[in-house]
Amino acid sequence: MNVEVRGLTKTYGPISAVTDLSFEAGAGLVTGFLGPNGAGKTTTMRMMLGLVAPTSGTATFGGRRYADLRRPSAAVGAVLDGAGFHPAHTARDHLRVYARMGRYGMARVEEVADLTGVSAFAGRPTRTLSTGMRQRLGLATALLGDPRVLLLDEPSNGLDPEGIAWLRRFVRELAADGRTVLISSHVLGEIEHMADHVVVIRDGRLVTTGPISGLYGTATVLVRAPRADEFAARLTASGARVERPEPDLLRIHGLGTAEVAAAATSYGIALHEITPERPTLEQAFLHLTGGSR
Ligand SMILES: Nc1ncnc2c1ncn2[C@@H]1O[C@H](COP(=O)(O)OP(=O)(O)OP(=O)(O)O)[C@@H](O)[C@H]1O
Repeated sequence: MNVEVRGLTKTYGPISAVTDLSFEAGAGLVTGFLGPNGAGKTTTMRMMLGLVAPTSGTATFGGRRYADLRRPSAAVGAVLDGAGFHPAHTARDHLRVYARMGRYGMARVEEVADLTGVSAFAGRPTRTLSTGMRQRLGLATALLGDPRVLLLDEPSNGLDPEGIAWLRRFVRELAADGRTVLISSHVLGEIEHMADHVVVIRDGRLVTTGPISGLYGTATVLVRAPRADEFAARLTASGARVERPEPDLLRIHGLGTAEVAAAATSYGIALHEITPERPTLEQAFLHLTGGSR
């Protein structure tokens, strides 16, 4: 089931939380929804679920708005911040209440509890649960209706490294089964190994969208050479772009390490160091979202 967001806009008085935002999330893919704090991720997800009325624009699931879906909780599962657990209910009670509301049957409660690791603390009152346990309980609740679409708002929050590794595998499996997963984060590293596509927003506006690999900048090669002058001149003459951060250090754009080494050999120039440089995904992300409030 494809998710389409078209021209979503939300203003709160003078504050523009989200402005003319459009993107798609496809079935069988994990789409990372990225942006710094306050970028508008939660507001967007709330609008998608009909919890906040958009000022304008639409969000549809398989062509229908959330409110028009026949059984919304069986089509779209969501884990948003502050999932509202009754403090005195145990985790299992919580799942049972939601299973009853959705008419999913008690066997499904045990299934989702097992799937998400909630079984390990199912008998504990929700007020005693850690943030990571709450995340798992929220996920279990969202999965009760076996939905085709999952909207997860910052699901890594409060998870320990083991929990994050588990979440990564879990989310990948959900997508491998053909589900559509939209997962928000303000830290690119968290979803780097989970997401196929990314939607990056800043100040409520789309910055970029596409395959995650597209976020990487182009690679460069750093070389240290005693005859840097001559090497730079030769490379420039052959059409490469060359920077010279230090007298004996060159940064070469547009050639790989093998090509740079071959060029040096053919010109009879000794190289003392040759290092491929690639901006990390985090650097690329900071670059894209820099200059936000
Ligand atoms: N009910 C509201 N009234 C006024 N302003 C709001 C309201 N809800 C959100 N905002 C503002 O809209 C902007 C976007 O907030 P939102 O919570 O959607 O961002 P976010 O990307 O989810 O941030 P975070 O990563 O911190 O959760 C912020 O400037 C926020 O202060």
